[in-house]
Amino acid sequence: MASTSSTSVPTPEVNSDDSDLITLVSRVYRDAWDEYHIWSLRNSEGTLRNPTRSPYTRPPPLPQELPAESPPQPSEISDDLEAFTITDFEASGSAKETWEVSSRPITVDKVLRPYPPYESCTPISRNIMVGDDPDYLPFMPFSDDPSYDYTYDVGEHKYFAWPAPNSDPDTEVIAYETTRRLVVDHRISYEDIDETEFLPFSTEEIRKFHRKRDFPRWRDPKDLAPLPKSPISTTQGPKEITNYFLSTFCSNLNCVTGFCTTHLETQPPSAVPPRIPYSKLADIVQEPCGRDCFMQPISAENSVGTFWQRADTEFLFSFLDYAPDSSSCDLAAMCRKPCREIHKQRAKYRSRSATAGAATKNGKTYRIYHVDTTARATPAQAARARKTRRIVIHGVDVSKAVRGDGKAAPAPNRVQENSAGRTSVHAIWPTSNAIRKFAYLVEHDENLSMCKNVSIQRGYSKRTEVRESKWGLGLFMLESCDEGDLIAEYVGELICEPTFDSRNAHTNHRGRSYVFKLNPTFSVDGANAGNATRYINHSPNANCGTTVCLVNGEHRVGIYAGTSTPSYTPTLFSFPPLTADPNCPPTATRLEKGDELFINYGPKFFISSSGSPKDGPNLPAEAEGTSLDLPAFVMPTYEHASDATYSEESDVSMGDGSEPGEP
Ligand SMILES: C[S@@+](CC[C@H](N)C(=O)[O-])C[C@H]1O[C@@H](n2cnc3c(N)ncnc32)[C@H](O)[C@@H]1O
Repeated sequence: MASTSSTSVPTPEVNSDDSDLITLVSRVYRDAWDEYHIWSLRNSEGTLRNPTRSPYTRPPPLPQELPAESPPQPSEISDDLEAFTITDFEASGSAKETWEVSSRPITVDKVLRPYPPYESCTPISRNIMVGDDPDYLPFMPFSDDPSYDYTYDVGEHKYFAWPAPNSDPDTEVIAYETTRRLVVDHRISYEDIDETEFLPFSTEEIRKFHRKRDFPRWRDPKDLAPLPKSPISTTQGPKEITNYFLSTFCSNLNCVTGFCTTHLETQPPSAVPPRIPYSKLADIVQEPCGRDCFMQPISAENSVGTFWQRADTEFLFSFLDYAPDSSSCDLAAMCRKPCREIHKQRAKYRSRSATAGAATKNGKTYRIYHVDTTARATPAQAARARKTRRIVIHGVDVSKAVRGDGKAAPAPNRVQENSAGRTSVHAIWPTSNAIRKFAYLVEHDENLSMCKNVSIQRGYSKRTEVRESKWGLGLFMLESCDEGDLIAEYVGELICEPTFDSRNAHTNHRGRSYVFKLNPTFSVDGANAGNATRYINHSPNANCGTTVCLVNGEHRVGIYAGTSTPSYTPTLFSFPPLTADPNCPPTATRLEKGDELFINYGPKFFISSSGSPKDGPNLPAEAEGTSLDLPAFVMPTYEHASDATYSEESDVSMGDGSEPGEP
């Protein structure tokens, strides 16, 4: 609801020297502010009026509708049971009909026990970066539990979330709209707006709001392509002129409109390799374009040639750079030259394009060739070809780049004698497609899909359910699965050591820890946000293993079926270590539907009665049945996982013969 206090705009202290700009910024800010609050007031009024709307009245029944069930007769009501009186009212409020309904007894055989209290956990599918705790406490943990000593959190944090210096979200919207108006309507630069220091945020911060709140992006006049200068300077060559005209078309393929003012992405035009071989160009001509068409036999009338200036050739070649498969007849019309001559010049273009491009790598300049790796050279071509040519691959044939077994084949960096007599032939598929094909193979090849990183990346998880187990809740399989299959990723908040320490009292109070040691810097805490894997209990005879995989540069924890998966220790992490139940059930290697999942939490999770962390839950008898009781104080042992082994990155690399990383 709009508050009256928020309708007053802060008045700046105006300095007479720069008052013009400040006056403008202040006026636009005030307008945006007023408009917002008029809207906000109306919106709040509408919301408040909603509950007072007249109640829904049932329309009269349609003729074919069955008559309503007649109320039960008093004889049907048993005297032993409690009865309810039901009254049907008219729309006017007067009682229409009243009858009695007896209650029906339902006997529950099982004793229903109240469920143990559980604090909620935000469901997430990917880890959330938290890092170090902020100074403020977002909410009071266990606020409805009087046995929790909140003074601990008061000491750990500077503020609670409510007095923390947070900006008013309404002000963000108003400042955003003010900046939009100043930039787009008044053409004021961001620097000038910042200099006034009038708005409560810098324009840099304001521009971030659109991403945060998903506002449509506004068009900054600076992003607009310059309008064409007319006439175009004649000192520019045909290539520059063509480039210039091409660049005036929108590069968004759904638009391709000249001087588009809608799309912001602009990309300079890039040359494309030809797809139609020179020898097949005649196939795209339906009818000869005239007497001078290259399809016509040479006669006395068309045998006289024209003079080609350098600019003419350049003009033709510029077209061919961007539209190499154009018909010679069309090009003849554009270049105003006889079609036959155009066709002849194309042969020159082909040999030139084989050597035209250049790329610089490690300080050396390489020529760029389009290489058709499937092309076989004829003996004559092979004889003409130089022994080897260094090439920079633009595109490769996927059948060569991806071997039958799905592994990346090394891309050639030299064209060998006899293997490529033709120097300028097109690539069949661009490299990006080869990678896509590779990903497809990985996905569909059983052996390759065992790659742990890929299964985490693609979320190949199994169906599971959370139910009551011996130690609170547990996770159970809803389908059988084989050894090595990914059950799911263990997700949660990524926290650093100080945050882990500051949450110790919560773990202590809860009696359960959900922290998984990920790497020397981060742990994954599934206590406040996580998925079903946080309910997997501990057993020394675990039927699942955990692996920390490096997926696209991020460490992620996968839980895999079977014991062959190496478990990195410490897996789960608890401070102080908790007490384990010695009676953990034996588990089988293959997981069947209905089986409970277990992982080995590692040596630091549980504690022996002597007060030192112990490997596994081989505890003295008195510990039995006290799994949620807190053990004696133990110094935190936040171990550095320098001894842990992490898997390699799964990024597919093409061309160097390397294989995707296997953990
Ligand atoms: C990651 S949680 C597992 C899910 C937990 N059972 C729940 O209900 O939220 C880890 C906690 O489960 C309990 N737990 C799991 N396995 C146990 C075992 N073998 N013996 C005793 N307690 C266990 C401990 O309280 C431990 O801190």
